[in-house]
Amino acid sequence: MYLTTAQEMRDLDRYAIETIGIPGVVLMENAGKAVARSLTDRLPRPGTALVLAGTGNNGGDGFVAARHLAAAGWKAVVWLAGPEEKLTSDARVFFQVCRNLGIPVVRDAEERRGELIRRIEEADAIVDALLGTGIRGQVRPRALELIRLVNEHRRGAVVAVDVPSGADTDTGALLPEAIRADWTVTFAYPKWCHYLLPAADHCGEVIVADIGIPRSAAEHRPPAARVNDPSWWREWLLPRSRWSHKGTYGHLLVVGGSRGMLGAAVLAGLAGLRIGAGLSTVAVPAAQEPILAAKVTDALVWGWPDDGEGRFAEDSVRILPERIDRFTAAAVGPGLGRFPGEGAWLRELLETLPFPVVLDADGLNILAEHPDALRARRGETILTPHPGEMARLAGTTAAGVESSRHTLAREWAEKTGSVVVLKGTHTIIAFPDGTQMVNPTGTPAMAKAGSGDVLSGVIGGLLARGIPASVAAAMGVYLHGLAGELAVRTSEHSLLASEILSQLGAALSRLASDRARA
Ligand SMILES: NC(=O)C1=CN([C@@H]2O[C@H](COP(=O)(O)OP(=O)(O)OC[C@H]3O[C@@H](n4cnc5c(N)ncnc54)[C@H](O)[C@@H]3O)[C@@H](O)[C@H]2O)[C@@H](O)CC1
Ligand SMILES: Nc1ncnc2c1ncn2[C@@H]1O[C@H](COP(=O)(O)OP(=O)(O)O)[C@@H](O)[C@H]1O
Ligand SMILES: [K+]
Repeated sequence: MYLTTAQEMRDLDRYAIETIGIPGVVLMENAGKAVARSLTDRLPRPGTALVLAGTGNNGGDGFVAARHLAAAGWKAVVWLAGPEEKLTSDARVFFQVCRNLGIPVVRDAEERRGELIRRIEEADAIVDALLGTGIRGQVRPRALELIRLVNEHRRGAVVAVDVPSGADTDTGALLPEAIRADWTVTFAYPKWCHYLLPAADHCGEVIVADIGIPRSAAEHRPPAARVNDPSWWREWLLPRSRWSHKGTYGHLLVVGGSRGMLGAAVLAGLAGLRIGAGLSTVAVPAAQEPILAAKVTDALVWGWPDDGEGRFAEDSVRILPERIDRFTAAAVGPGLGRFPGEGAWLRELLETLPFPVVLDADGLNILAEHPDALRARRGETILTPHPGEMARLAGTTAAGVESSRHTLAREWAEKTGSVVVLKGTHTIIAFPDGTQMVNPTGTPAMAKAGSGDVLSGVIGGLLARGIPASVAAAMGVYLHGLAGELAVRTSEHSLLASEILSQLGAALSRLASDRARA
């Protein structure tokens, strides 16, 4: 499924209306009907509905919803937040229909404040059809007042039409306040604000309703972003051939695991195997090797020259050519730590590795101080920063990253030619061609040390299997999130990264059984 900006959605609407010839009022009818339906599905006993309608097409959807609610036995009242003369032509059609049916339409005015508050308090359901994707700039004072009154006085359910009024569709910013909805019904495709904070936190559950915009509209000019669902990459998950052997599935090299951080490299190495790589070698500073060998039975271990302190020696990469031909991909960074000479070390390592690399954790922190380390890469590269690491890379703060997640991820993918996986709730995967994906899987239970190390190993393992970087990133992030969801058996507070690891197989088989059902 695609994910659109306000402009992309306008283009799709226009294509459906002008090129395909579907009348705008048909789309509006379908949109408003879907909103009313979402309400009657959730609240089967009819009550009082207050529809706050603006004068744009978002308001038009509201008039349609009011009519369908009235038909379902609800006592629907429309509160019109602007002069009739400003109604768009499509909205005007359904405004008139409401009038003809005798559905009360109250014109908003400051002196009706008391009445409005009473209606908000008494409503079993409020339909927020004030502002949709057509909002321009900060919300004007009167509309802001309405938004605040709803948030303050509502007692019943609140459904947002398309987007919560007051949210910026493209950035998820509040302008400066938005309706707090229990659910949001959006049309054709989700919008960025359904995934980006703070707006995402105002949407409640997001329902995507088909309003009759044919698929060919998006095929004609595809939006730049997509929701990361398996339909984009499922065909890469082939069953293992009966005639295959471990070499068929590649060999992952994990580089990390300095003193005190061995667990991170182990998680990555095992995750590579769990996701299907044939072999996995964990390369650590030599002093760590005996401990690692005692700890790990499923992966191979390799000690690299040590600096005497349980960290990599500055010139330790020289050992790599001895065995480099064995590997097909690398995950660099889990438990790597910081050490003297790290910049030159990373540059040499990334230059020497001829195959795809996923760079994570302190690998990214070193890169932030030595951006030229990527310059001599020969294979594909995937960067997997969490917001703190992204902040270091971009020279900003974690809060700065969170307020511009998709822009930063896109810029960094374009600038570095790498796939950027910006982690968090709804991880963003940005590709060098400017397109992006937003991930739907995962759980706050995964906000725990070690989760990221499992992800590096998962993506590394998929790369090792010969899956292209863009697919490995999307598939890896999806499966990692799904495994996390499946691993929450008891309390969401208690999940361990090793349990995500154990559920990777369940996540893979869930995909396989979904495919069988499809
Ligand atoms: N044919 C279409 O294009 C369709 C559009 N649909 C609906 O139409 C919406 C988009 O409609 P529009 O483009 O008419 O725009 P909106 O209805 O989202 O917003 C425009 C209205 O908001 C007011 N406004 C804009 N910025 C404001 C601000 N900062 N403060 C206060 N008021 C402000 C404008 O004066 C105008 O009345 C979508 O969100 C969706 O709900 C659906 O009906 C499906 C079909
Ligand atoms: N609230 C959340 N919802 C979904 N996924 C989450 C959430 N919090 C964390 N995650 C996921 O867990 C992983 C955490 O990675 P990271 O911050 O690098 O952890 P660490 O480095 O400690 O292992 C990421 O894949 C992230 O997307
Ligand atoms: K709205």
